[in-house]
Amino acid sequence: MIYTVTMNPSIDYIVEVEDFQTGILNRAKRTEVYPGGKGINVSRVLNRLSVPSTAFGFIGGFTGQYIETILQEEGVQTDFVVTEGLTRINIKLKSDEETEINGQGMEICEKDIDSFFQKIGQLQRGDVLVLAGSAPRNWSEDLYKKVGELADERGVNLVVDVSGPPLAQLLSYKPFFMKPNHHELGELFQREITNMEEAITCGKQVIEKGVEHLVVSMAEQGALYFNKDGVWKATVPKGKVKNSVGAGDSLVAGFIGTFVKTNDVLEAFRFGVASGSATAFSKDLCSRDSIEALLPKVQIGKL
Ligand SMILES: Nc1ncnc2c1ncn2[C@@H]1O[C@H](COP(=O)(O)OP(=O)(O)OP(=O)(O)O)[C@@H](O)[C@H]1O
Ligand SMILES: O=P(O)(O)OC[C@@]1(O)O[C@H](CO)[C@@H](O)[C@@H]1O
Repeated sequence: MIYTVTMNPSIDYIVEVEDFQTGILNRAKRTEVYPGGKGINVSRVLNRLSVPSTAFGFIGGFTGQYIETILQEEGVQTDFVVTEGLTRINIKLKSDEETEINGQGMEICEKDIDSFFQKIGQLQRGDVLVLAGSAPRNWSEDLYKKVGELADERGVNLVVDVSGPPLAQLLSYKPFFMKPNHHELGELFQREITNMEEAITCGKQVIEKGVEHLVVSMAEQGALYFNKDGVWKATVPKGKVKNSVGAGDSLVAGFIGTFVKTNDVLEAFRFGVASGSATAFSKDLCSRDSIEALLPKVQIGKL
């Protein structure tokens, strides 16, 4: 079974404004609301691929309730810890450029943290645990360590899509799959990555540290897949970008969803990249049809 963890979910409030300007009243041309947060996006895309998953994490208030209602209506199984705070609202402003303002999120009390770990403690050998996105304000580094330790002890396949110090910390638990973008990969090595060659050098070092499968995404420039047998590059389809929010999460869902069905890593890589691009070219997250339409446009070659 696949479990996703969104420790800091959000409602994504999409606001489209023509010619946005600061310091004046702007009127929106279009507004939309979606359940958000990286793990939740992974669960929503998996569901579109007919791969079941359970969404874990913390929700609170009317915004949290909205997320749970929509996920359940879509058929995503949920097992959130309900807290006393209010789930954040993240603003995704679309004008000539995309601008995002993400809230800080709630603080989580000890009792709710314990309830969360009780759920993680019940996972079984071979389950997949996708840990994605930022953490609650008062989440200490020790708690990431605890997730890593529990996954390790229980033989759970850990999938990591986090950034900053937690990425380095979780690396020591030898995740089954990691998907940094090239900026996040650079952060891990305290350097800037500007091209494929630099990404390849750093990606190989991540595999040497014991990660089983690594995808480094570089938006429209392409993506790299690494395992102990080598490095592969995927071309990314060309198209008009409507929404890059959730493109990385869609890649994770497409990869994991295909891998659990087929056990074929290169097919999983191809499907993952097509899923990321299908989301980039859609208003919301990708659909199965939009992914399948792009599959022939993703070429994979061994480097
Ligand atoms: N401009 C684009 N054109 C085509 N595909 C894209 C574009 N941007 C993103 N993608 C697709 O989405 C995947 C993930 O994108 P990206 O490298 O931006 O990840 P990310 O930074 O984790 O994304 P996110 O915006 O969700 O945080 C890419 O591998 C690609 O398949
Ligand atoms: O603040 P975080 O947790 O880093 O990211 C949250 C977020 O930007 O990530 C998703 C897209 O990947 C959105 O649905 C959501 O608003």
